[in-house]
Amino acid sequence: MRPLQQTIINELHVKPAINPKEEIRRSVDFLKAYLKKHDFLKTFVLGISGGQDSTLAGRLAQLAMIEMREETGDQSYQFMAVRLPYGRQSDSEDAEKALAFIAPDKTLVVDIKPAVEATVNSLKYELSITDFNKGNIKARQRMIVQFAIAGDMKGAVIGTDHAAENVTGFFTKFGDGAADILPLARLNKRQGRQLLQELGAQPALYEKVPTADLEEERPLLADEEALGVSYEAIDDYLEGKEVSDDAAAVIESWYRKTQHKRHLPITVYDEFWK
Ligand SMILES: NC(=O)c1ccc[n+]([C@@H]2O[C@H](COP(=O)([O-])OP(=O)(O)OC[C@H]3O[C@@H](n4cnc5c(N)ncnc54)[C@H](O)[C@@H]3O)[C@@H](O)[C@H]2O)c1
Ligand SMILES: Nc1ncnc2c1ncn2[C@@H]1O[C@H](COP(=O)(O)O)[C@@H](O)[C@H]1O
Ligand SMILES: O=P(O)(O)OP(=O)(O)O
Ligand SMILES: [Mg+2]
Repeated sequence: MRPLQQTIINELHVKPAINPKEEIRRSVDFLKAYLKKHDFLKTFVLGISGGQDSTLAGRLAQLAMIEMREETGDQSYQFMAVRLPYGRQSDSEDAEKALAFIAPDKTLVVDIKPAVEATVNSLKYELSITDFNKGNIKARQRMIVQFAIAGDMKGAVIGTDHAAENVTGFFTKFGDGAADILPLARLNKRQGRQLLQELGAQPALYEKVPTADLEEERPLLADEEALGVSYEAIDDYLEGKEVSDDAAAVIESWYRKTQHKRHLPITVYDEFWK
């Protein structure tokens, strides 16, 4: 195995193979343990896009809340799913399918377009915000809405970041990268799929092409196209398997470029970037 590959696997805690039932239990128990330790927290909040990751994290959060209500008798424990379209979401039927599977206690729909447009317009005399940069503003606006809901509902924001996104830094810093608790950290993309299969999700929910769908000029752009490497290769790499030199070079280049995203803001005491 490549030396950096082993370092990354250790850092991200990825197992070469998983028992999906055990990993579901581990994530649900982790979410519940956090609530039990912080008994002022009553709500989990998560944006549901219709993609694999938020479908899985949403169902795990809902299962945690069902068990919390049963175990404590406290009926105020609840999971709040949030649809966060930018105007009209072209694949909104996928988000509805995901919600039907998750069966959340509550659902809210918030259109982020007015707030995003207001930000872009407020800068237009000074700067011309690119479509790519605007995509990151959308991700950060989704973060703002989720934290606003959490702030009003004794809530914590669930994040969907997992090892295959984390290794490439494929998230918006302080956008979808900002959350309170990450039940999918340690899993790669195919392991997340295995958990959804074990949970009885219909194939459409885990076969959907992963997309951040942040750019207007390239709608529904597949993550794999943006990254220049397949999730199959990223998953193999994270499981310690052989991958082509080209794939390893792309993964390791993303990893190095995005070191700053896997750390808290840098201070004089930090050494990782040197
Ligand atoms: N599938 C997903 O989960 C997902 C979600 C959102 C975005 N994306 C993708 O993730 C990427 C996000 O774009 P991005 O990474 O250009 O934007 P970003 O905003 O996440 O990160 C760039 C910002 O980080 C800071 N920065 C950059 N280099 C730094 C360094 N060395 N040290 C300290 N700070 C530094 C700067 O403020 C810079 O504006 C895009 O490719 C987007 O399409 C993927
Ligand atoms: N359209 C969306 N509605 C609600 N939540 C969304 C939407 N798009 C993204 N999200 C949230 O952000 C994360 C990251 O998405 P990526 O596809 O990985 O970029 C996603 O899991 C949702 O929680
Ligand atoms: O984060 P999601 O739910 O949008 O999943 P994906 O990354 O597969 O689009
Ligand atoms: Mg997505």
